[in-house]
Amino acid sequence: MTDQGRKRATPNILVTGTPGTGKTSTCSLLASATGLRHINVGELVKEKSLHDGWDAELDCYVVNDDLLCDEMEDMMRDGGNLVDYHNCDFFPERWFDYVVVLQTDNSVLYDRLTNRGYMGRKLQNNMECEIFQVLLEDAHEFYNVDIVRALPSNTIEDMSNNVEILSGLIRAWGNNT
Ligand SMILES: Nc1ncnc2c1ncn2[C@@H]1O[C@H](COP(=O)(O)OP(=O)(O)OP(=O)(O)O)[C@@H](O)[C@H]1O
Repeated sequence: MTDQGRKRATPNILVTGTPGTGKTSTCSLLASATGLRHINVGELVKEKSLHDGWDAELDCYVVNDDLLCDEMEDMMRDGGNLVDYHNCDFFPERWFDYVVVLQTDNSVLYDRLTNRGYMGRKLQNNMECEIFQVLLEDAHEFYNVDIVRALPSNTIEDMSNNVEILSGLIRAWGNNT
């Protein structure tokens, strides 16, 4: 629901999961299939400098949650967004109508991350994040469990199925308004 208590004409969907589970690939296909806007939060943070500098140890930007949420507030108001990010614990709960957690088997994810050049602590942290299902636990903790969907993302077939499932949810949402 929106801040005014009205149902949005088009839903906002958060697509989250450990890095490498396929959020960006899935959102980009889903955006083409449905016309929803794909917000790649990592890119937005870089583009608009919504961070407090670079963490050399973790090899990533230190995101400034307040600046990021302020930047996104207007974009989220009317719905129709696919938000692609590997974290879900600081966005306002009211922004999202569905929260999708992509999940990948350990050996598949390990290959994807090493192919990208991840190693050492960064590789270990991300593998542990997936093994302990941190994003699914966070999604259940921070959002109503009824709107959370966990979807497997191991193969191209999984990705097509996921785009199909999510396109269906978006269409059904429109029919119910
Ligand atoms: N379901 C899948 N089947 C096969 N390959 C996939 C699948 N999902 C992602 N990949 C591949 O894994 C790699 C990482 O995918 P992608 O960049 O979409 O992940 P991500 O979750 O957005 O990562 P990050 O959080 O780091 O941006 C890409 O090479 C992509 O083609």
